[in-house]
Amino acid sequence: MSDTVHSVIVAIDGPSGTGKSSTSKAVAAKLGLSYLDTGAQYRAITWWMITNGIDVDDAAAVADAAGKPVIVSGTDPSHPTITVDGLDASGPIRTQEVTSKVSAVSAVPEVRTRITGLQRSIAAAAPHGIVVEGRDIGTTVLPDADLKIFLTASPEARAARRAGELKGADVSATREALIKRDAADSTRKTSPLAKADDAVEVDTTELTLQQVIECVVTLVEEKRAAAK
Ligand SMILES: Nc1ncnc2c1ncn2[C@@H]1O[C@H](COP(=O)(O)OP(=O)(O)OP(=O)(O)O)[C@@H](O)[C@H]1O
Ligand SMILES: Nc1ccn([C@H]2C[C@H](O)[C@@H](COP(=O)(O)O)O2)c(=O)n1
Repeated sequence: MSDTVHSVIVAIDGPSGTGKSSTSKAVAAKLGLSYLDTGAQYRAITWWMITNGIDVDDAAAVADAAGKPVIVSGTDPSHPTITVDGLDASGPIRTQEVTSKVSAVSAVPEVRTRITGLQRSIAAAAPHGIVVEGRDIGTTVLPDADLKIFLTASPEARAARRAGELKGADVSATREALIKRDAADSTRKTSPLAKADDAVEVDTTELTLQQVIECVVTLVEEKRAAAK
């Protein structure tokens, strides 16, 4: 037995609006870990394609350009950042246009190879460990993660949460948009949204965000205790 706190890699996956970002940031902050939002990286490359006039439905054009943008993610959970070619992209990547095009861009294998490489190098460099959230972290990016969580919630709960963020948004239209994006992300050929066989599934429909955070913190602490 030793009191050394071991570095820990946590993978958190799941469909849109299940609470991955809110949970991951809070867990990382509480446990002194780094944090990586991999959806932000796919959004960033999508934004670059749009601003550089690439047709996102032309997979060959997207593949040709996939290596060009320089994407840098800051991993402090209390102040996550993302830049593309040195420009702050944190606002532009959240527009409706990027949200509607990100599934097409992220389905292109050359984009996934590029972004997956970036994600692995960020995780390897995290001094005390990291919480990485996305769609394929447990299955593909970090298959040896110490702990894998798969968050779910009913489409109704997810739509209500998202509509609450976007003041005045129609809950029914928000629900349809979430379902459409999840379907695209789950059915693409390369590295689709999926639960890893060894992931712990947490249904957040009836849980508060605080309850989800406590549940994940407990699971991480149990892993750390077992590694001592
Ligand atoms: N358990 C919960 N109960 C109520 N609201 C929640 C819960 N978890 C998250 N939320 C809220 O739901 C919204 C979506 O959460 P969040 O952005 O963390 O989801 P996400 O899974 O990262 O979504 P996306 O994949 O689309 O980025 C936020 O407003 C967040 O505060
Ligand atoms: N590991 C990941 C993370 C994200 N994506 C794609 C699919 C999502 O629709 C999109 C945006 O993610 P969000 O910001 O909503 O979490 O990015 C992916 O393919 N793989």
